[in-house]
Amino acid sequence: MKAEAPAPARVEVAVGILLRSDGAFLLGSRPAGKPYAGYWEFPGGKVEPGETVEQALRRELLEELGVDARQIELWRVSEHDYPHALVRLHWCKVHSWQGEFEMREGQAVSWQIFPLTVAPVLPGAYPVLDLLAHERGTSYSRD
Ligand SMILES: Nc1nc2c([nH]c(=O)n2[C@H]2C[C@H](O)[C@@H](COP(=O)(O)OP(=O)(O)OP(=O)(O)O)O2)c(=O)[nH]1
Repeated sequence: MKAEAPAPARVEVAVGILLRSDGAFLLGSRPAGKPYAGYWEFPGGKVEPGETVEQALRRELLEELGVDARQIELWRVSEHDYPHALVRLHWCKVHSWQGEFEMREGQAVSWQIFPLTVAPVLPGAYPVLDLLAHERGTSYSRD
């Protein structure tokens, strides 16, 4: 009998969809030195051992943007297989936060509605952009 190949390890990632009251959401550009540098993404990062998704997201939002997330809604989970990693993305809607935005990694950020005015976006974010667009009665174009 052939031994089964072990399931590939997934990297757990907490991702925040920061929603402003006018419906705009925040995207940031990936800092130099990371895979896909310069691509646009939702703020977030890897879940560290012992952390919940919410804890990881609060930490990442403080580290990257200087804001303290208050109302976090676990919304969807998706996976994306990159050449550098198989990631499981835990998408959270963030409805409120405290503090002033401070781009602590020197990244560019932009509040967006559809159609997006920034590109390219990380391919792992396409499904959730499709869902968000669908919720708003529109569609997400990758061009
Ligand atoms: N933050 C974020 N990550 C995303 C999105 N879409 C997507 O596929 N990813 C993937 C890219 C990366 O493989 C992974 C996030 O890991 P990362 O390297 O940015 O996380 P990190 O900030 O903890 O990085 P580091 O500590 O290792 O420098 O999730 C997205 O919209 N936002």
